[in-house]
Amino acid sequence: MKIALIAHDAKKPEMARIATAYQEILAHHELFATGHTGQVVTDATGLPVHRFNSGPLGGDQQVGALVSENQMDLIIFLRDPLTAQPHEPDVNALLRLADVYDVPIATNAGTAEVLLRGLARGLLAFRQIVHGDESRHE
Ligand SMILES: O=C(CO)COP(=O)(O)O
Repeated sequence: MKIALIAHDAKKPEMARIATAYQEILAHHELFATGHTGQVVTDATGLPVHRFNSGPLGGDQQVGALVSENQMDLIIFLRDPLTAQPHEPDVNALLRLADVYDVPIATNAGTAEVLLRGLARGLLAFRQIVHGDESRHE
C-alpha cells in the first residue's frame, strides 16, 4: 500500500520515533513524504521514501494529487496545532481530499499507532476494494 508521511516541524521528532518504532511494518509498503519529513524518516530508518516538495512549497498538494487519483492508501500527517502555517489552505485541502476519497488519515501520534497496527493486521484491506472501484468518484 502507498503511505504518505508528513510532519510539521515541531512534530518531526515524533515522526522519527513513530517511523523507527514501526519500521518493520512500514518496510512492507511504498512510502511517500513531503520534502523535509522524508529526509527525517530516511535518516531515522534508512527506508526508501519518495520525497515530494517541502510542504510550504506544494508538497501537501502533491500528496493530494495522488489522493485524488485514489493512489494513496494511508496518510500520517502529524500537524502542529499550536503554530500557524503559511500554507494552511494546502493543509486543509489535503484533509478534505482524504475525506472525499475515504483515505485513513492520522493527525496525531495516537491515531497513527492505531492505523499502523491495523495496517499490520490487514484491517485496511478495504482500500483494495476501493482500488477495484475507481469509477465511484467520477
Ligand atoms: O509543511 C509540511 C506539511 O504541511 C511538511 O513539509 P516538510 O516535510 O517539507 O517539512
